[in-house]
Amino acid sequence: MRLVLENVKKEYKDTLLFQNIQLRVPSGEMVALQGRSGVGKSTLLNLVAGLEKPTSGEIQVNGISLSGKSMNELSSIRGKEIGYIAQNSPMIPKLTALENAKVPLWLVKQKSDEEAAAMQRLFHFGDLLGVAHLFEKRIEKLSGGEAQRIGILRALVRNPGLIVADEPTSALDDESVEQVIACFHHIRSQGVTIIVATHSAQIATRCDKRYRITQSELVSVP
Ligand SMILES: Nc1ncnc2c1ncn2[C@@H]1O[C@H](COP(=O)(O)OP(=O)(O)OP(=O)(O)O)[C@@H](O)[C@H]1O
Repeated sequence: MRLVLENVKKEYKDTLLFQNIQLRVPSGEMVALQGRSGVGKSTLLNLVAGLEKPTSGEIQVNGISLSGKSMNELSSIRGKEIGYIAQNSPMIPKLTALENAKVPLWLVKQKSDEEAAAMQRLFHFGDLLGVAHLFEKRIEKLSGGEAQRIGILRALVRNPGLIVADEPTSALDDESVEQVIACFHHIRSQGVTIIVATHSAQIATRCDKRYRITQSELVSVP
């Protein structure tokens, strides 16, 4: 799924966060978004996921412009097309890990073959991420790193064409980070586009391209 940002600017009140953002990510490309703390990486990802609106400029996801859409319409686009991974994905404590990963399936009535395909995905990616053996445990009994990987799984359950990931490995050891990279590389080979904000060189160096927000502009990292 293609992602295009055209001349995107974001300011809060009178404070400019970034401007002149131009970005083209073709289907099946994995890109890293880097930059010092506070430069606006999370904000840029929120714009791409339709969680916030830019001050000006245009964002297209798979040819669909997010401009002029209501928050409800954006929520519907996000549900169908985008898997959003937050740094700390909010979970429902009393439910099991598997039930938490299945939450996005509650939002839309699933046909039985869709439900079966989603379950297959959950077990496949659960294995890749090393958390399938935890599925029946209550999420509140999991460690921070285990819960973070369940958050990744939840973003994948509806088979989105675009993954927007905000520091998805902040709680993980190097070996678990490798599992996340393997999982991302697997979905990338199926044409899924991935944009990931990260401070981790381990992830950034394994992306197809790297970009950095610096002095309120987006620059390509060679
Ligand atoms: N709703 C808001 N109103 C005003 N300022 C905001 C709002 N949201 C974010 N900011 C400010 O915008 C700046 C960028 O925040 P953002 O979370 O996007 O940075 P970041 O690059 O993701 O940082 P980190 O690497 O620490 O996660 C911060 O100074 C933050 O305080």
